[in-house]
Amino acid sequence: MKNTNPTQTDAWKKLLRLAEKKKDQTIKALFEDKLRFDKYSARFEDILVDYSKNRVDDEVIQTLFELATETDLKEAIDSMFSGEHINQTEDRAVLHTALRNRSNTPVKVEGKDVMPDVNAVLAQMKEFSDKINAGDWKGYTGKPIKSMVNIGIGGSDLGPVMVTEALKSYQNENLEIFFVSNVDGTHIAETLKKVDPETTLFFIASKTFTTQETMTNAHSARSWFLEHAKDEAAIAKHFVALSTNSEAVSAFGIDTKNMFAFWDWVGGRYSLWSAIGLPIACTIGFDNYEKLLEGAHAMDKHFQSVDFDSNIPVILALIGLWNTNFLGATSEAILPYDQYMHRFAAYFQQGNMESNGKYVSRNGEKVDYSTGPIIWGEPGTNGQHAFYQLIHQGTHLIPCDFIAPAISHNPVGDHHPILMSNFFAQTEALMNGKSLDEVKAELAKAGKSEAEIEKLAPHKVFEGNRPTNSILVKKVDPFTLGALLAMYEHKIFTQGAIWNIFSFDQWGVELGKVLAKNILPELSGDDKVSTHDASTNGLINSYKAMRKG
Ligand SMILES: O=P(O)(O)OC[C@H]1O[C@H](O)[C@H](O)[C@@H](O)[C@@H]1O
Repeated sequence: MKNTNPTQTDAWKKLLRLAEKKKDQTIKALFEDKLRFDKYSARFEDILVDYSKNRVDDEVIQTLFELATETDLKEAIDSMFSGEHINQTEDRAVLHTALRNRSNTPVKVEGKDVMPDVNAVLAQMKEFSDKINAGDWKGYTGKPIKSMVNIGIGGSDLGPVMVTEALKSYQNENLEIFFVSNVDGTHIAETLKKVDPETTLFFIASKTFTTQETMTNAHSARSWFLEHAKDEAAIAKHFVALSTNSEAVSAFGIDTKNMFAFWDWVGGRYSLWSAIGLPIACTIGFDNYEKLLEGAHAMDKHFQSVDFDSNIPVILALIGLWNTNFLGATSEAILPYDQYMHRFAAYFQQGNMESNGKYVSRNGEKVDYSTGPIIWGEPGTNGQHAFYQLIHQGTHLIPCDFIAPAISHNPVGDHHPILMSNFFAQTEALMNGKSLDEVKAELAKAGKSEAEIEKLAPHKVFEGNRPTNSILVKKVDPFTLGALLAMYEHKIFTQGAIWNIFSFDQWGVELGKVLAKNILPELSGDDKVSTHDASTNGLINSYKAMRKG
């Protein structure tokens, strides 16, 4: 991967000039071009991506493509897919794409094709998930598994929880799945109240198998289980490990024949395609899990082979970059109009913010431009009644992705048309806004006096011109979800490549973890703590006093 400061490219400098020159341009006015929707929307399988409601015109878009070319994006994409160690600070390849490489073409890491190992674990996952689904995997008293508990955090939690929720309508009705991530004892305690040790399977999901939260929860689950089963031999029927660390798995007491492996070239936040996806395969069946992989693979091929001007992840990345670096946006909202997708924004909070939340460039210097935005969001229409006020009339520019299915899994009465009317209305309102004249005319029509109109009107004006993408899918099915996830992953990759940062490490989460380990022993005993700053000492000592008193 080249090491280019994007701000030094001709394209970046031109984009700065264009942003200034076009600052009064409105999206509404850009729609005088009757072909705008056709030009600025793209289809991929059952997905339509409409990016026409952005503050971009042909000149801006072309210059953004030039930026991608000048920063050697194509070379970066090829480096990732070909297994180069692009995660340089951890000296690792980045190959989640190999996990879903349904074409099965060789993918080499240090000269060795990884596909045989990938396929072997997939075969192991199929065999296991088929048994769970058929009720053939029996617990220590001979009963089939009914409940599954995934114990993991971060990438070992968010992917499986998001996908099993998004594809809930594909779930085997004889099985329930729970997720325990938080080290707060409440999470495991409340979950264990709902399950029966005789019919529960625990997935201990941790790439490293050293994560404090996961190991603490796993040990509590193990103790709870043994209180009931009273026989260590029963663990083999109720605990499986999803990990890269076989030594730590054995040390925990899980037989490595019940371990599903993956490799250091799978980043935690990109791991739902690996053994970490086993709870997904067990919940929705292996065939559906395979379709998820197929959808992602189809998007991988698109990203790898299609020219930038029709490459959906590249286009979305460049528009996001325009909003961030040239229009001043600092966050992006992801707003799925699909209740099943309620964890989608949370999932890409990690995907995006852990990947591109970096202020150090690939040459080790502090960047002087913005990198990854803050990602947030909730499903529509709930968000509308909570935070859309700020999106419509606040002082921040919040570019939004609206995502919705044309066909609902639950066609109850007229719910879906009502939901969709809101989906369409929001992006229209955010673009067009409502002018002072329109507001005044409306108030006059409602019989308000001149004085009332003058007083009220400014509060009811919507400036509009707020950028959105609309992503309309036929149905949220496994293939489409897989493609959507890969689309966002590659958007993140593209932005990281252009921002010249390392998107596949996460050193920023380390410091807090280390300090917590130092503090833990200080919390026991009555001694006053004085090793920290006054605030931290004061807090710790107050905590101790509160527990005594
Ligand atoms: O899977 P694990 O090794 O337990 O890691 C779980 C999570 O912990 C870390 O703090 C990382 O920031 C995440 O990227 C990772 O997904």
